[in-house]
Amino acid sequence: MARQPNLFAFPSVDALATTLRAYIISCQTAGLHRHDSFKVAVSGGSLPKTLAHALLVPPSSAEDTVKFDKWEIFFADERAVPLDHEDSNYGLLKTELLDKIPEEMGKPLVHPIDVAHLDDTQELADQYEQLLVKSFAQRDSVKLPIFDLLLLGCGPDGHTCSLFPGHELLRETAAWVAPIEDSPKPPPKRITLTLPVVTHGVKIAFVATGSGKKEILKKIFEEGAGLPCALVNEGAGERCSWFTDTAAVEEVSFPRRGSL
Ligand SMILES: O=C(O)[C@H](O)[C@@H](O)[C@H](O)[C@H](O)COP(=O)(O)O
Repeated sequence: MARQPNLFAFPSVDALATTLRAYIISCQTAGLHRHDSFKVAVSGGSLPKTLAHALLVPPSSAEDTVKFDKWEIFFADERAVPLDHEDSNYGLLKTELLDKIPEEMGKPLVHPIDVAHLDDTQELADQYEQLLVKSFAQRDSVKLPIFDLLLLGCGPDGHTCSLFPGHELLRETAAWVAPIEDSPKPPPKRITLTLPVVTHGVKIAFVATGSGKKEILKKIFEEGAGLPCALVNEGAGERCSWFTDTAAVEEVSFPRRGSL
């Protein structure tokens, strides 16, 4: 049973945000202990808004402090568009979270894509991989970058990052960051962390809320079916935690937890 992911279900997004905050802060503490910074990868969708909800409230104690000046934020996936484009995950994070961080909470170091390479997604991916190589260089002889935390969403089809069901990218084992030119969800051109990088994170957290997720969550937890989110569950086991609301897990019989 030790290899199973954790499934947390909360009655409201408010309750979810409180526990998600405590979880993120425990990952932050571990990251600071390991290398005096907190290396996080984030995806798009509704996640940045939920993060703002969880993180931008005053701390209840010294231990409860979000130390944004120690954060290094990377993108789990990004669309090949300018940073101020409405499809940009960076743009979304900026509007929903970064621009709202009060000065006294500190400023994270954020790593957007290099927009000089928007016309060449292979180069865009390679450049982002080089950024990871530099950033994770001190990490002994590791063959993969090990994020302290990856914060991910789950699409209604079971995709996560820009790893889509049945796509050949799911079999990528060499690259850390890969291009995709035929994303079934627009826009088609993107880059994404690959499955080995995602599953090697110290911790991986999914945030999935609302009744629109109930069918796919049932499938992920009860059938697996090779869905990208299920592959992350299988690869990461107990290092993976799902933060959901009751509407999203209504049909899931997998054992749930209410607290960390
Ligand atoms: O580029 C994408 O396709 C999104 O970033 C995607 O990975 C997102 O995280 C999920 O679709 C969940 O989206 P919601 O959180 O909005 O349900």
